[in-house]
Amino acid sequence: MRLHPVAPLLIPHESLEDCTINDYHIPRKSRLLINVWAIGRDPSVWTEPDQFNPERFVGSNIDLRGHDFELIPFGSGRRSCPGMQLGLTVVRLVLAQLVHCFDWELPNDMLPTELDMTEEFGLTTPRAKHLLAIPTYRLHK
Ligand code: HEM
Repeated sequence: MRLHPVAPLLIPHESLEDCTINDYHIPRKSRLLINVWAIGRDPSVWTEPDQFNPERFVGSNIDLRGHDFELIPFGSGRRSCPGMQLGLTVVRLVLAQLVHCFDWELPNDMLPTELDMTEEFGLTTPRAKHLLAIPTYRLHK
């Protein structure tokens, strides 16, 4: 959700009226794009921003539900994602099932550090190259 947000620029918004935020004047009817991809990798906000290190959130109060602007993968405010709870539940459920039911290996003795995590940019950010991984069912009786 931080390094590879689903919607890198959220969804375009339009300002209803003139406003000034942090000395930036935003005229009425401007189209606004929020670059959460860049925010998630901003070195003035995150230490070692390019590292996938989920432990960074242990003991942290950062919440991804739209209150902490350094992490807003679902947007924020009244036009934020109404499917957030469903999305989070499904992602956690699927991931937990995959980890619980299978042992995973990379092909050809590849190391996890060698995975090419390059993304394709668009409305969403899929991987540029498919992830190839070998599952072995581990719950045989
Ligand atoms: C992990 C899963 C999901 C992510 C990361 C995600 C992310 C987002 C983002 C970033 C926006 C734009 C928010 C903004 O511009 O401020 C959005 C809007 C929206 N999402 Fe999701 N979403 C997810 C799942 C879902 C699901 C499961 C549904 C429906 C069942 C859904 C329905 C919508 C709708 C209807 C909007 C438009 C809301 C509006 O414009 O008022 N999303 N989502």
